Amino acid sequence: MDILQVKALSKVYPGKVTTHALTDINFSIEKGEFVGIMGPSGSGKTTLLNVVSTIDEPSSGEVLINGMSPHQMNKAELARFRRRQLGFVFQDFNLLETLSVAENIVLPLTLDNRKLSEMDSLLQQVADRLGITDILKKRTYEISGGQRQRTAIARAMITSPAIVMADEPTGALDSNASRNVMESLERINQQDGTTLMLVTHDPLAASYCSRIIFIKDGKLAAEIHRGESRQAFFQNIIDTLSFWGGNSHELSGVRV
Ligand SMILES: Nc1ncnc2c1ncn2[C@@H]1O[C@H](COP(=O)(O)OP(=O)(O)OP(=O)(O)O)[C@@H](O)[C@H]1O
Repeated sequence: MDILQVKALSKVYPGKVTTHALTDINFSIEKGEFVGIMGPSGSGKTTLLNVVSTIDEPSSGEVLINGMSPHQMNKAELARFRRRQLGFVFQDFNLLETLSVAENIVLPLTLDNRKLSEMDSLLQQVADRLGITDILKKRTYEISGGQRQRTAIARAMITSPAIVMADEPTGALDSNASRNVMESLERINQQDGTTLMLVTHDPLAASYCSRIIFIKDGKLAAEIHRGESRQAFFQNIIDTLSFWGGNSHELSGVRV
C-alpha cells in the first residue's frame, strides 16, 4: 500500500530569475519503507521535502498521503492532518529548552488533548524503543546531541504518524552520534514498521535506508535499493553520487 504518492510535482520560485526547483517529479513510498533523498547542493531536496510535508505549496502536481490530499485542505484541516499523519525531525532538533525530555516527547499528544494515562504509556513505549528511558526527566540542555535527536524522533513517532519526514537528521552530529541516530531510525522502521523519508547529503546515514532516490537539477535522476549488505549499499551510494555530481571524493576514507 502506498503511503505517499507524488504525481507530476513541479515547484517554481518566481522572481527576477525564475527558478525551476522541481520539474515533473513522480514517485511513491510504500508503507514500511525507509527512503532517502539525495542529490547535489541546490538540486531541490529541501524543496521536495517541504512540498511533500505540506510546509510549502506545489506550483503544479499532486501529493497524496494515506490517500488524502493535504494541499487541498483548509487551514484547520491541514493543522489536524499534520498533527495526526505526519512526524517531523529537523537537523537542529527543534526541542523546547524549558521543557523536560518527557514533556517534549508528549507535546503532540498534549496538543491533541489525549488522556494522561494514555500519554504515559505511549511515552514509555517510544522512550524504550529509542533508548532514552533514563533521561526522561532531564532538560534538553543537559543531554548530548545524539540524545536530543533521539528525543526529537520519539516526539515525531509518538502519534504513530503515517510517515516520519526528516531533514538532514544527522547534520549537526558527530559520526558516532550519527550512527546511533541512524540505528534508532532503522530500528523503528524494522520493528514498528514506521514509514520514513529523509533528506541527507551523508552517504553513511543514507546507507541505513532501504531505497535512495537521487535528484539532480530538480528532476529524478536515479534510484537504488539496498540489498543484504549495508557496506555494498554505501559503496553504491558513493558511486551513484559521484556519477550524478556530489561530494563523494571527500568520503572515500569513511568507515562504514
Ligand atoms: N525560497 C526560495 N526562493 C527562491 N529560490 C529558492 C528558494 N528556495 C530554494 N530556491 C532555489 O531552488 C533550488 C533548489 O533548492 P533546495 O534548497 O531545494 O536544494 P537542496 O538540494 O536542498 O540544496 P542543499 O543541499 O544545498 O540544501 C536552488 O536553485 C535554490 O536556490
